[in-house]
Amino acid sequence: MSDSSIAFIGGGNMAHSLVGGMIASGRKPTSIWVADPFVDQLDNHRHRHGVNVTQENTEAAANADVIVLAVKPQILRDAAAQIASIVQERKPLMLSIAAGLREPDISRWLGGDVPVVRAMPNTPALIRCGATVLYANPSVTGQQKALAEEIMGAVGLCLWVDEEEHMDAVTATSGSGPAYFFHMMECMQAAAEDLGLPADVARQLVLQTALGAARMASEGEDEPGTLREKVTSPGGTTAAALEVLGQEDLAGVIKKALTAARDRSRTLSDEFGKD
Ligand SMILES: NC(=O)c1ccc[n+]([C@@H]2O[C@H](COP(=O)([O-])OP(=O)(O)OC[C@H]3O[C@@H](n4cnc5c(N)ncnc54)[C@H](O)[C@@H]3O)[C@@H](O)[C@H]2O)c1
Ligand code: PRO
Repeated sequence: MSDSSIAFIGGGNMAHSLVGGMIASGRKPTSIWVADPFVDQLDNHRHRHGVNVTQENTEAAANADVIVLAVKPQILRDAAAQIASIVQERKPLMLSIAAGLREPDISRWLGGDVPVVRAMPNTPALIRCGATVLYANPSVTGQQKALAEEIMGAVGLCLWVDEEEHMDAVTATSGSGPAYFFHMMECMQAAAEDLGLPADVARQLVLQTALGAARMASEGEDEPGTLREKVTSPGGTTAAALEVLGQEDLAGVIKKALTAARDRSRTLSDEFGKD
């Protein structure tokens, strides 16, 4: 782990996940600054993670090697304007995790000609089980690419794409993805309770089954389709359930959902990326 200093502009949900994951991976809390206008949010960071906190974005950004833009897309333009002069003086690596917003807009808001990496992480970064995709603009040096990869790689899988356009589909798949699996867990737990299982039994069974299935799919040799077939006895219980999922076109529903997320990512940049 390098001794670079990192400033988070915005200390919300995703900043908590990333900061928690980075510290768990060995980064020194004193190398991290978090800026947020809300004192409660900052207190939470200080108590949970022991990092430096401030209400002033400029104070956090002043000496950082990497500045993570972790505010909502609607806010990013104003937050960027507040630190643009510092960024122009020192040209630190800018890492934007905002959904949708495109690199040329972010660079322009920061005064132009700035090394910008767009990153799309997800909340399991908190337990170092995240999935992040990175895209770099041409101003990013090889050393800065390595630094971005070190930071995000410390909290889980880290992949690069060469085309910025892919970031919308990435957001729909892994950025929002944890919510789809959490929703599946909610639905299964509710259904199991409707079938008469006590709530705590239903909860434990659903969570352990999700964990077991995810681990088998990611750690074993077999593809998910093969693993599904191995659970499904001809004429048995799983076949009865999968038949319903097919009749209800679960695959089509999931495709529609990811397409809606991809399209929303695109419109976010049209809505908030203008001058
Ligand atoms: N939550 C996720 O799963 C997730 C995943 C990937 C990417 N993202 C992206 O991360 C960004 C943050 O999302 P989040 O879920 O953490 O949102 P959030 O609302 O939890 O956090 C945003 C934080 O920014 C603070 N803030 C508001 N105005 C500010 C300003 N001017 N300067 C500094 N801080 C300011 C808010 O007080 C809040 O604490 C978004 O752009 C989102 O698209 C989120
Ligand atoms: N959370 C953000 C959103 O819902 C971006 C991906 C996950 O917009």
